[in-house]
Amino acid sequence: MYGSNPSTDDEERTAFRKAEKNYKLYYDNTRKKKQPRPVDLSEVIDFKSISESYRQNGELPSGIFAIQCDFDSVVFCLESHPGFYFIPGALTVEEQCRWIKESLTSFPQPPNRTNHNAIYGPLQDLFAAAKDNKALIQEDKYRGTNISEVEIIQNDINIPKWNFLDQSGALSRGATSKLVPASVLLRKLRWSTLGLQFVWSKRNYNISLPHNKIPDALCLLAERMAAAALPSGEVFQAEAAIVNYFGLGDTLGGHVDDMEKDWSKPIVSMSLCCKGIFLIGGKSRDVPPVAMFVRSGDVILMAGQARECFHGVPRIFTDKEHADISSLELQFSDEDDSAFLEYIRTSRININIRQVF
Ligand SMILES: O=C(O)CCC(=O)C(=O)O
Ligand SMILES: [Fe+2]
Repeated sequence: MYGSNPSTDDEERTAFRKAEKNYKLYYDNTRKKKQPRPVDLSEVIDFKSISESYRQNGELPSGIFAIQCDFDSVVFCLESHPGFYFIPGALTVEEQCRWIKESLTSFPQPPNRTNHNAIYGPLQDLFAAAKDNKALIQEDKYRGTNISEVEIIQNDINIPKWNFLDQSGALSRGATSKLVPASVLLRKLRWSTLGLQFVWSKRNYNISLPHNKIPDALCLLAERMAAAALPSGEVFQAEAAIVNYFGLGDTLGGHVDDMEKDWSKPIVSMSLCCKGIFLIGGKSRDVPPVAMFVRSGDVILMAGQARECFHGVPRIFTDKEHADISSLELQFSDEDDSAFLEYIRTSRININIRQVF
């Protein structure tokens, strides 16, 4: 699902795959330098501009309707996709800042798991280590062994087999062959799982894995957003979340999230940092998907029939013209923290929150 998995010929031929290829980042090699291939974005729905003109004159493009809900933002729906909701600018800049920081500092902390667990076991303080220019070095007693993630889970070996050290210290220990800069690992961070742990290899929740409750503030935020997709009186309970991290060129392939029990409960999906393109298709990959921009602060809800639809993210934009993060940049500049600033300028984060049972 993540990155560029080799796909079969059949997948290549589906309408969903065609759309993914259409929006994906490719480079044209000109004589001078690598240039991103131009993409036709004219078919991509832009809920930010739709929201602006809706607020000004009440007009909406055909196929899109609006519903009012408790909070300030307008909620847009697609006639073609019952159960799909788009809330542009649902999060204030302060809220975006808060969840970006949490996504980088606390969400990847053990017992939460990340894509790095399979290779390195649990890693502490990755973001701080990258900021401090540290590198990961394998502990002597594990060097040369290959303990798989399954063994770590089964034997509950919760001791790190790799540690972050200052690069100079690590070098003096003669560990040049097994040295991984934390900044490289931060760039390669693709997901972390909060609350009930979703196990990617089994595509299911393993409720016996150690886990922390989803932070109360995130539960409340998800509950507030989810209300737009639920009958009044029904309350969303955040039990698990997947945080996706995208660098330029990273994609999330078309998939359906079907491991939760009650599909009338929405998935609450928050976008942070750089703008991306989100595709929502149909119940098969043969249905041509609808494309839309997702910006920092936008929230998508997928409930009911939309829960059964293929969706994915074929593209993010990190260039100044398209990334659309100026208010975020301003906020982080005030805080004088260049590590966050550098990350937000080159990345997209998505937090999607689920009620599992
Ligand atoms: O990144 C996104 O906007 C979508 C994430 C998603 O669909 C997922 O993690 O299941
Ligand atoms: Fe998904």
